[in-house]
Formats: sequence, C-alpha cells, structure tokens
Amino acid sequence: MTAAPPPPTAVRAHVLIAVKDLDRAKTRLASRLDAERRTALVLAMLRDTLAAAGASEAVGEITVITPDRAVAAAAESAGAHWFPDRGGPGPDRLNAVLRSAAGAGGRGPVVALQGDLPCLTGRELTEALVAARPYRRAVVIDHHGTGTSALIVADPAEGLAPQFGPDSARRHIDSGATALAGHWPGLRLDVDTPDDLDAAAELGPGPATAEVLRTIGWRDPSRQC
Ligand SMILES: Nc1nc2c(ncn2[C@@H]2O[C@H](COP(=O)(O)OP(=O)(O)OP(=O)(O)O)[C@@H](O)[C@H]2O)c(=O)[nH]1
Ligand SMILES: C=C(OP(=O)(O)O)C(=O)O
Repeated sequence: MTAAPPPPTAVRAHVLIAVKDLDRAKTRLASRLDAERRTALVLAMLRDTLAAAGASEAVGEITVITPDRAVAAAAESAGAHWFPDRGGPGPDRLNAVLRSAAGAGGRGPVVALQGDLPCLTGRELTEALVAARPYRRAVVIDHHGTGTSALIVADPAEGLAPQFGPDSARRHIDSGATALAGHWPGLRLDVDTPDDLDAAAELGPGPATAEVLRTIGWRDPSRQC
C-alpha cells in the first residue's frame, strides 16, 4: 500500500481539543451508562481521536485543554501537549479556554476539534484541513447539522472566535466561517447521545472505543435480531 501524498503546504495545523472534568462529562449518556462507564468511554474516544489526529499529515501538534489529570495523562501518553484549564465555572468557559489556547501558539492554522470523534480517520482530518486552506475561517458541521466537529482558522492572530454550544454550526457560519463540504462521516460523528453511540458502533470506532464498547456490552440495536 502506498502512503497518501503529503498535503501541498509546509505549515501544519495545531489541533486543540477541550475536555471538561470527567465527573461532569457526557451527561446525555447517563440514562444508559453509569459514571464509571462514561469515564472509560470519554477517555477511549479521546484516545481514538488523538490517534487519528496524530496520523494526519496536515497536523503538526496537538494540545488537550483540560482541568482533569486523567485526561491530561491520556493526552501526554498519546504525545499531545496538555494546556491546563484553570477557568472558573461559567457558561462560556469552553470558548474562553479555546480562545486562550489558540492565542498561545504560533502562526500556523489552528483547529478546535471535538474530542469525542471515535470514528475519525487521519485522512478525513487531512482532507478537511486541505479543504479549509482557501478560507480565513472554516467549520465542519456535525452529523446532526447543528453542532460543530471542527472550527479551523488559517491564522490564529485573526481570531479563532469559537462559539461552541447550542446551534454552534449556525453561529460559526453567521460569524463568517465557511462550511466545508466533504464526505467525512467519522469527522462529523461526535458522540453525545445513545443514538450517536449506536451510530459510531455501526460506522466503526477506533480500537480504544471498540474495546470499551465490548467491555460494557454496548450493542448496536440495528444489528440485534
Ligand atoms: N476544557 C474544557 N472543556 C470543556 C468545557 N465544557 C465543555 N468542554 C468540552 O467540550 C466538548 C463539548 O462539551 P459539552 O457538549 O458541553 O459536554 P459533553 O461532555 O460532550 O456532553 P454533555 O455533558 O452531555 O453535555 C466536550 O468534549 C467537553 O468535554 C470546559 O469548561 N472546559
Ligand atoms: C459544544 C458542541 O458540541 P456537543 O455536540 O458536544 O454539544 C458544539 O457542537 O458546539
């Protein structure tokens, strides 16, 4: 098998992934998974996301922004940096930590990427980053059509201007980001709900998530007889 050609640019992107405290994570899965299983799943999805991002030829470095020591340890063991999130509680904390991490880096492209993309592949991320190059700011809309899988800014000095949260796809587009077209099912599949997790199990998650799904006995209902 021949390797994919390197993307036509020297400047590789800096990927930012924000992850909140594990004991507050993935509350929308609480009806199906207890806290211990949710923690295992969040860490596994992060590991698979990090592995895929690290496999992209268009990515230079990865920083995980988190207040959680276990998340920081998972990031470091995957070769990513850890940027501590020391922000106080507040409705815009996620966007505030992304703004400060984006401003702390160099001048190459910056990507705010969700950390719950268990089916992401390096090729998808490379394609999205190449597709984003003509634009000052670009967004990859999630599989629901309302959220954001990735927000990409060509030059962080011009401002990432993250507006993650409810309806973030529309808010990113309304604030000037170009929505990227591309068949990137893994990149678009962020997992927040039991239905999302079924969809990921169907599409094919990375090895860490697949192992957790096996361990917790998660079944894809569409495959049950
Ligand atoms: N570092 C950091 N990450 C955050 C913060 N709030 C949210 N995130 C992360 O941003 C992403 C989207 O956040 P949410 O949708 O609010 O949380 P979630 O854990 O994915 O799911 P729910 O609890 O079901 O809402 C997730 O990866 C979170 O871990 C924050 O205050 N600090
Ligand atoms: C915060 C967001 O993600 P989630 O789908 O995890 O709520 C978002 O899409 O802006």
